[in-house]
Amino acid sequence: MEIREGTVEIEVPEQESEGVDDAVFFNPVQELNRDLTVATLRAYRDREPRASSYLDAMAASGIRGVRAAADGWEATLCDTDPDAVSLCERNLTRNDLDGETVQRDVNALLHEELYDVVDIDPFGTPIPFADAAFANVRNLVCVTATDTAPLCGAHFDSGVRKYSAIPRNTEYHGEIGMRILLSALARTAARYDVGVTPLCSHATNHYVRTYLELDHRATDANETIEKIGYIHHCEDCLHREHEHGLIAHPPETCPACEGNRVLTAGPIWLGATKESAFVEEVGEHVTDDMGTAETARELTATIAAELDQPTHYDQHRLCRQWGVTAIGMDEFLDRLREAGYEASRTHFGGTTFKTDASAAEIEAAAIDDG
Ligand SMILES: C[S@@+](CC[C@H](N)C(=O)[O-])C[C@H]1O[C@@H](n2cnc3c(N)ncnc32)[C@H](O)[C@@H]1O
Ligand SMILES: [Zn+2]
Repeated sequence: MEIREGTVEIEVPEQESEGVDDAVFFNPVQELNRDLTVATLRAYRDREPRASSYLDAMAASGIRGVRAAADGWEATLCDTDPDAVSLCERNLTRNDLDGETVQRDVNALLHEELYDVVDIDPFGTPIPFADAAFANVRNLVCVTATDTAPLCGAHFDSGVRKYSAIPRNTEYHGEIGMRILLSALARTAARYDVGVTPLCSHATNHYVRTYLELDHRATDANETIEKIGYIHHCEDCLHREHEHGLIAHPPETCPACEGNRVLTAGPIWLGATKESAFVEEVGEHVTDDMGTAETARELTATIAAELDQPTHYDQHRLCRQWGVTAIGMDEFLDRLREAGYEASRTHFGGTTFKTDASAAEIEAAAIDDG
């Protein structure tokens, strides 16, 4: 079957809907992820014009690498599966593009060749590829994680094993998953004296995606580690405390309601998950030839406007908690701002928001008591 994505035409295998499938992998639903990848690579080239080589580390059909090559990147498409590598070759040829294909375990390849940008898009967790990527890549590591249940605490033991952190299944699970992933990636990078700056990150129920810029000095790695800490979350009143540092000091009782059902998640990333100006530029590099252009522009605009702090609330969840009726989001956010707090929507859901007000302050500022 042939499909068009962006400016390229790609041969992709028919995917069996059920059972074991030997076909080379292709997921049409990830088009938004790939469109944003192309836009991010364009914005990144403006930021770092010396970056020129792009490794599609788990290429499958090669759709990411081919799209990068069509945009002028020196693309290398790697996969362990020989059928995938043949398909990558055909897809480069079909689009009249140069690009290297490699049948190799990408962990071995990364230790042999130096790339400016690597894109890690595995089945499930990216952790088995993180060491090789941060130890060897020059500028930018792009990562998809599709194991959202371990990341957000729904599969607790698996999350602890994979990410060397305690995740917690809260009502802001998408953000917990994103921050647990960032924490594990940042700590991995730090082992190689590499600091990371998240330029853009987004999450859905099905995956987390992040783009990490690298800096190669031990002091950069120290600054990265300083952005790690813990979230103490009260299951009774939904109050949260954010504590920086590598040692957790969980409160015995909730500072807001004195309840004793306080959960601690971490070590977790407490730093910014994006640079707003960069994300705006990503949005400007979304082009009309992209199938998800409208969604991609909306998503980048929402992410760019998001407050840079952990963790978001959901108005509907709070209203259920307080036994009150929800109101329109614009009015709700206006009430918070009129009371002197910062407030923004988030991309985690239509009724989600971030604010510097605590749960109790939100209740006082934005809820009708009558
Ligand atoms: C989720 S698919 C990649 C999808 C693709 N990036 C896209 O956007 O459509 C994961 C691919 O990783 C390959 N793979 C698994 N382990 C690998 C390894 N150690 N090195 C390189 N490729 C690997 C698999 O053969 C599979 O084709
Ligand atoms: Zn409480």
